[in-house]
Amino acid sequence: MIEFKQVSKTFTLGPREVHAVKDVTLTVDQGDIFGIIGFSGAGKSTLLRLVNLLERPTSGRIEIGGTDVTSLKPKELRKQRQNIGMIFQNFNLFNSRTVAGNIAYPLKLAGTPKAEIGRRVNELLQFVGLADKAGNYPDQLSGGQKQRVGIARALASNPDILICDEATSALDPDTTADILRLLKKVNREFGITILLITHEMEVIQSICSKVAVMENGEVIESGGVFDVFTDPQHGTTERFIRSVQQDLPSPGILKEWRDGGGGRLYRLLFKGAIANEPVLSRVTAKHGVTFNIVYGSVRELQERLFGNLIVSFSGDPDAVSAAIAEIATLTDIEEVIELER
Ligand SMILES: Nc1ncnc2c1ncn2[C@@H]1O[C@H](COP(=O)(O)OP(=O)(O)OP(=O)(O)O)[C@@H](O)[C@H]1O
Repeated sequence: MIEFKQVSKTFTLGPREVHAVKDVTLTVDQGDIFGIIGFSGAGKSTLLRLVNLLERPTSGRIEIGGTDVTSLKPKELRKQRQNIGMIFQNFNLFNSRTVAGNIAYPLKLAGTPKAEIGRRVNELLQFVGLADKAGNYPDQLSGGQKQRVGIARALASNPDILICDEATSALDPDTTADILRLLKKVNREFGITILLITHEMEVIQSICSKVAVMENGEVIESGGVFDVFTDPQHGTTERFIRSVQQDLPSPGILKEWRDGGGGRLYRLLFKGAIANEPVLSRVTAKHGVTFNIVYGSVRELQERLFGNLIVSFSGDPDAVSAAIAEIATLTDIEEVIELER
């Protein structure tokens, strides 16, 4: 478990103070895949550097497994660092060492016996699917393969925590998906807690169980990925979500609909089990109203269904109002007119 308790980090640049992280309180439970998302300059990297003890907080505490890591002595700090693996956007491999040499490096530093290093390196090469590349140099590998080496190296000393600093940002979409699958396997098979930072909502959507959104050094929203995606509380969070989920027809289509005399549009959100139920058809039939689905999607998030429908209703105005009122008791419904942006 990683706990940030009112953590702040301020850099002083001559007369200027930069509040990179401001009063962050956050708990990453053991076994979580926890994503921190934010635009450039939000403070994500600084927060990560605080966890892997490359920076000290200006105020507040960071506890890992109940230990206040900000007060550790140098020897204890070195030990704690071995418990935290890290992978990077630019892989940070040693070009002069082979793949096996890169993976062996942290074990050599820790004084692990040679035979044990050989055994562990082979095991890790198998795990990341690079058994045939042991003798290759990083320059002879693709970006995805380099990141696999990075992951193997980060796992070498059996850490409890893996920190990922924009680990897929330099990769194409297919390779990104491969690496994310591998990270999921790391989490599932070894129970390793993963803390990652990213500016890509796809990454959060595909592997994270929890998410925190950072802006100007602060955590402006955090929670389970399903809850945050289906009920964002902050405009910035909505912008990130919209980058992966288009929940409204484009303005051009909306205009066409209105110009063509289309009626009022409503957005319905269905979450979890209710997405399986025919709420719309049941309620409209009861009130003698008909509906037209103009736009919509049902997707799976964290193994739960999440539906988003844009519909229009026709029929007697009072019956339509009654149907909408009844739907509102069962799920979220909003008129689209206020949602156009
Ligand atoms: N060592 C430092 N000295 C001074 N200012 C710093 C230092 N490190 C970070 N900052 C500042 O702190 C703020 C947060 O930076 P940080 O790199 O943590 O953000 P980020 O969300 O990771 O952005 P990016 O994705 O661009 O790396 C920025 O204004 C940055 O300029």
